[in-house]
Amino acid sequence: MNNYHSIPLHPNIMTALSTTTNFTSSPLSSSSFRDLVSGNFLVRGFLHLLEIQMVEIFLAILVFLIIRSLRQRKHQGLLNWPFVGMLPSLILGVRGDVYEWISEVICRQNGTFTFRGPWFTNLNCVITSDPRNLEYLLKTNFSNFPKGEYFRNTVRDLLGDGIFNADDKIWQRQRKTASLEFHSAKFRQMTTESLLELVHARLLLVLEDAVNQSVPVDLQDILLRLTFDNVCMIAFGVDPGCLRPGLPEIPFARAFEDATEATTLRFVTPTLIWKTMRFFNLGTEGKLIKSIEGVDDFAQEVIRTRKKELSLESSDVNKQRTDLLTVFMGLKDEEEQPFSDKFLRDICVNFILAGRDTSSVALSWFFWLLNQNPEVEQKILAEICGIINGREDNKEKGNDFVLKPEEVKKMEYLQAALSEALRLYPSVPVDHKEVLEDDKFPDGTVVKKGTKVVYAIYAMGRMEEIWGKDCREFKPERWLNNGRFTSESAYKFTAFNGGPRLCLGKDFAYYQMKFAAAAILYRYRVVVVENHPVLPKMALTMYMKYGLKVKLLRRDKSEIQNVLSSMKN
Ligand code: HEM
Repeated sequence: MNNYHSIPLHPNIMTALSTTTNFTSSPLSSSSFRDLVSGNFLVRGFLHLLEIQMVEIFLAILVFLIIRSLRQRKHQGLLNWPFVGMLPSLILGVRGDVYEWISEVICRQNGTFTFRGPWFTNLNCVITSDPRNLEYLLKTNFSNFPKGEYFRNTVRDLLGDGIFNADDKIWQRQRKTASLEFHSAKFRQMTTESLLELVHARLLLVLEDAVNQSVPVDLQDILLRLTFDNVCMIAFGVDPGCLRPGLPEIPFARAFEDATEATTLRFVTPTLIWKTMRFFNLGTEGKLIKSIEGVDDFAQEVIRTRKKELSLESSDVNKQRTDLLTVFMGLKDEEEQPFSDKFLRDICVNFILAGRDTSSVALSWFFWLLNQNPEVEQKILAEICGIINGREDNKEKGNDFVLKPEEVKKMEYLQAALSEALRLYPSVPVDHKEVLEDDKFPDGTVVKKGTKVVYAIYAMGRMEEIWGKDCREFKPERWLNNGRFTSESAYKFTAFNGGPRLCLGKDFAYYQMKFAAAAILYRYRVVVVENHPVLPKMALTMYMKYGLKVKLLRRDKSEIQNVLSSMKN
């Protein structure tokens, strides 16, 4: 036997072999003979042996992999199990808040670690929050870190070739045109007017209604409706009407929401599985196909109507309209041909995705933080009162006051408070790039071609190395220098991304958030309903999982008078 085995044998193997030996040394019974003739007995014995050896080999491999995982833990901070990778650490560690978990691990690992997902999934990636690495991948070696094929293939059904999903020339062309548009005076005027209309003729009416009825409202839902209507006006030049009284469900908004959710799910589903589901029109993939149809129907109808309007010779619409759709309709592609309807649809859908939720979730976290920091709320109120008080015309000082663009710009404390909210709760908590060619980060991490790199924006706001010991406190003052707002490097404060792909809507987003926040705060105290759970949702945008249930209390004149007189003292 030892000829065959150089290691001591398992007792089960000994039994199996001795059974075989006994059989050969004893006279053959008729049934054993039949077994032997048919080969069953020998085959069974052989298979049994093989089975036992397989178990041994499997156990040996398992032990080897566990030892290897324990060794890797030293370098990567987490246990890397066979088959399931680091998923158990993620599941055990997360306890409801994946962003906090990433922050903890990344702080232990000095800013960068490699996450290994289960085998055959797409979850392997390098996660970093080191500002030096961010500057390198977002700016210094920008061309080596595109969005990449994996991202593009995952979101293509919804986003097509729009700015969010494009690299290289297709991205450059859209970026250049949209950037010119975003910085034009005509565009600024259009966005200011549409926001004014939405806040004063819609938002405040909905809130006033809730005050009169004395019912709590989900402020996050209301703000999401506000920014959805606003960005549709910017992209399509059409108001879908989500923020109308009664808060109706709008099919286009519903379809957009469903399509985004189902697309996000693809990032945690093995590619082969979601592609098979798509092929058979199953589950979330079936829902995705349907919701994309809803988005496309809406887009096609708007494009068709706009083309008709623009073709009417008497129409002056071309000169009046400054929405992105009309601007891109007036341009030509590289072959001097007008852009296809599909490409026009992609451009608009991408802008809606970019500007739809980011400002509203930031405002939701901002109002929640104010609830816990009433002294900050008082300072913002003082800033608003200071502006109104400084007006020359007494008529403009009433409760129905409307902030002017130059006044919004002057509100530096409010800008600091919003930046502080975005530092702690960035609307895009993690973002990602792909490595084009083998490279090395400034912190020494080697990244191979095809690696996915995730930059943990949420974790960055909680790093002592970047923001100091008080990094978890809400302190707008850290953004002020002699009372003036001072911006931070985009590679430390990455809420708006950085480098050539810096958020195109950043200035507008600040304007929008300041305008809406000031209009609400001047009129109402926003009180979060007691025991309402506030947790981030696991999604590409940092929604509050259960919304933000608040009670609105009308501020009375005496409160404003108190603020004003305390300012005089
Ligand atoms: C608080 C509000 C906002 C935040 C925190 C924010 C954040 C970001 C971030 C992190 C990116 C990079 C995404 C990526 O490349 O993966 C981005 C890109 C972009 N954002 Fe914003 N955004 C905000 C509001 C807006 C608004 C209101 C608009 C438009 C109306 C907008 C338009 C865009 C566009 C077009 C891009 C793509 C830029 C490019 O790839 O070249 N954003 N934004």
